[in-house]
Amino acid sequence: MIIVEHLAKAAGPEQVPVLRDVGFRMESGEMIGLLGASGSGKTTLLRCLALRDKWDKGNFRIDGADILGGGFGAKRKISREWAFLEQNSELNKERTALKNVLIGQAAQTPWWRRLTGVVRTDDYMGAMDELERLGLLDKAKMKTGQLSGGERQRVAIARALVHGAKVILADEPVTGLDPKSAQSVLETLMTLCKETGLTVVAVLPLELAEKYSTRMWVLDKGVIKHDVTGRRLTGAERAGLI
Ligand SMILES: Nc1ncnc2c1ncn2[C@@H]1O[C@H](COP(=O)(O)OP(=O)(O)OP(=O)(O)O)[C@@H](O)[C@H]1O
Repeated sequence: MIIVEHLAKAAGPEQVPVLRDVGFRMESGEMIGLLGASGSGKTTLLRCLALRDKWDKGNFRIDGADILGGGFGAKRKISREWAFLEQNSELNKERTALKNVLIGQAAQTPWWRRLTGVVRTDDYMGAMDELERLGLLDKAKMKTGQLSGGERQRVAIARALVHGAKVILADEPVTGLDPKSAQSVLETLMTLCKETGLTVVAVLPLELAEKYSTRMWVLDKGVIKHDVTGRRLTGAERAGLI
């Protein structure tokens, strides 16, 4: 169980409040669509959860462990088990899909292997397994610069999974993709949530959030104004989103 309480964050030289009092409980296997008007704080929320941005206030617990007050070990849990997929995922376009996925293992790889570039057979097999699971086995040896946007997103997901991600925070993972690629990325995430207990929080357009997520959060003025499970948003809940 992941519990966030009273998360507050201000940004910029004027320290304008962006997140005022965000709170939620989240279980493993949930796929959450994060919605909100432009500037409502969606990216900031994801960045705070990934500990890329410092929290001004709040409590963050995972299975009872205090993440913010728990020192290096607790924060390391986030860096090891939570992946943040940014709007333009940081893949190296000159490298193959396989190499990009293997980079995901760098954190678990001893320094001398990183230095010598020697890849363990089980690392290689693990990377190939993830690429296969994401339907990319035949693209493993292609440079990611030659792949479609949807395929690149799936490489980024494979890299996160090989890294051991239990939670994926994805900022607009399907923006700029054609409908078929967007569908394939979201179906992949949905299946992983159902079958492996992966938890996803993704900034999505409303119609895709309603189709693919199990739960939706509507951010407004720095709080989660609506937290909806198992149904579409009502007219009042979607006001201001589109
Ligand atoms: N480093 C910063 N300095 C100044 N203002 C910031 C900073 N980071 C975020 N903000 C402000 O906080 C607000 C929320 O930004 P954020 O990027 O989280 O919104 P968003 O909901 O993701 O927006 P969009 O849908 O347009 O991407 C915006 O008004 C933004 O200008």
